[in-house]
Amino acid sequence: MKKIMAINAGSSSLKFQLFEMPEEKVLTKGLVERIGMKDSIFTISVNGEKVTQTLDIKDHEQAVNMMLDEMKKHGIINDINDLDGTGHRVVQGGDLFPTSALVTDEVEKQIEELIELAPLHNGPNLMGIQAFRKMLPNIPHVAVFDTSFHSTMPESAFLYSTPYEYYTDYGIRKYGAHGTSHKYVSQRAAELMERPAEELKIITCHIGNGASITAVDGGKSVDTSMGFTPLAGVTMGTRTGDIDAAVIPFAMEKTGKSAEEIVMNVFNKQSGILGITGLSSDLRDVEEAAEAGNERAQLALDIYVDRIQKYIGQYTAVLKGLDAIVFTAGVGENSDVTRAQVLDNFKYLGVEYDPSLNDGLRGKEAFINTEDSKVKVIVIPTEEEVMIARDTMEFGNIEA
Ligand SMILES: Nc1ncnc2c1ncn2[C@@H]1O[C@H](COP(=O)(O)OP(=O)(O)O)[C@@H](O)[C@H]1O
Ligand SMILES: CC(=O)OP(=O)(O)O
Ligand SMILES: [Mg+2]
Repeated sequence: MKKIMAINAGSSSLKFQLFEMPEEKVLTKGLVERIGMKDSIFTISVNGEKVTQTLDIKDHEQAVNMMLDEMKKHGIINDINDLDGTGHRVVQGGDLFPTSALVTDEVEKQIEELIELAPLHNGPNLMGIQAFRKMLPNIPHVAVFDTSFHSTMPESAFLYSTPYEYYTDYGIRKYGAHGTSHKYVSQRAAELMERPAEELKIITCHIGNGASITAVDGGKSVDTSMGFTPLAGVTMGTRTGDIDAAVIPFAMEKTGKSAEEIVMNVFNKQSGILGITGLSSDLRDVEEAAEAGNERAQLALDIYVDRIQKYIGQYTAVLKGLDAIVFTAGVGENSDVTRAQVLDNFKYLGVEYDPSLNDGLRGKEAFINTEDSKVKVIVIPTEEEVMIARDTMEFGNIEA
C-alpha cells in the first residue's frame, strides 16, 4: 500500500488529500486558506472531524511544512518519509504535455514558462510543486495538467481565426482547462450508463467558481469552452467568459488602465457574477439576493444560464447528437435551480429532467432525467484528486 498526496495549489490556498493506493482510500484531506495574508486558516480532517486553526502562514513552503507536521501530530503519518509520492494539479500544460509527467528540473522550467498562458493558476501550482520537492527530494512528484485531456481537440476546433503564424510562432490557440474533471466525469458517466465510452456523445458541464463546458465524443475531448487561458467560455464567478477583444483597447482608453490591468484584474477577478451584481461571486449569495427581489442578481443568473445553454447548443451541433449531459463542480453538483433552468431550454431535443430527482439533490451521484428522456442527465461529483493520485502512481512509476 502506498501513501499518495494529491495537491491543488491556488494563489492563496492549498487543497490536499492523502490517499492509500491503489485502494483510493482517503486518509485525510484539508485546506490551507489565505496563505500570505494575516489570519491564514488551516483545516485538516481527523477521523472525519474538521480541525481548524487560525495563524499567519507566509508562503506555500510554510503551508506544506505545517501540513506535514499536522499529519504527524494527528497520527495520520508517522514520519514525512511515509509519503510515497505527490501529485499536483497544473492548469496549463500548453502543447507540451498530452499526458501527466514526472516532475524534473526541466519539467519545472516548462511549467514556469507556461505561467503566461494561465497567469492566475500556473504560478501557484508551481509554488506547490517546489515546496514539496524541497521537503521531499527523494520521492516522485507528478504534474497532472488540466489541458492534457483536451489535447485530442482537432485543429479546426482549437485554432483561432488569427493569422496562422500566431499559432506556429507564438502558440496562440485554445488549450482549455479542467480536463482532469471532464475526463473523470465523462468516464464515470459511461460506467453509470453501462455503455462503452467509445460509443457515447456527452457534454460535460464543470460549473464551479471557474467553469467550462466540454464536448466529449467517444471518450475524447473534441471541443471545450475555455481558451488560450481560463478566461474564455461561459460567465464565471469573477471572469467575463467570451468577450469581443476590441473591448480591451476601448476600455483602456475610457478607464486609463493598462491592458494588463483590464485583462488580469478586471476581466479575470472583478467580472462575471461578481461584476454584474456588484455583490458576490458566490452563486448562493446571488440566488438569495435574486429571491429577495434584487434585479441585478436575477440578471446575473439569467446571463449565467444563457451562456451555459449556448455552449450546450453549440456542442450538440459539434457532436451531431447527444447521449448525456453531465453536471459537476460546485454549482453543477449543488444548484438544482441552475440545472433546471439550463435544461428547460432543451425539451425540443428530447431532454426531460424529473424535478423529483433534481430538486434538493446536492453533491451526490444521480440520474435526474425522466424515464422517457432521449438524453440522460447525470449529476456526478468530480474527483480531480483521485485522478491525480492514479496518475501519480502511474507516472511516478510507483509499484502498488
Ligand atoms: N448549494 C449551492 N448552490 C449554488 N451554488 C453553490 C452551492 N454550493 C456551492 N456553490 C457554488 O460553487 C462555487 C465553488 O465551486 P468549486 O467547484 O468548489 O470552485 P473552485 O474549485 O473553482 O474554487 C461557489 O462559488 C458557489 O458559487
Ligand atoms: C482553470 C480554472 O478555472 O480552475 P478553477 O476552477 O480551479 O479556478
Ligand atoms: Mg475547481
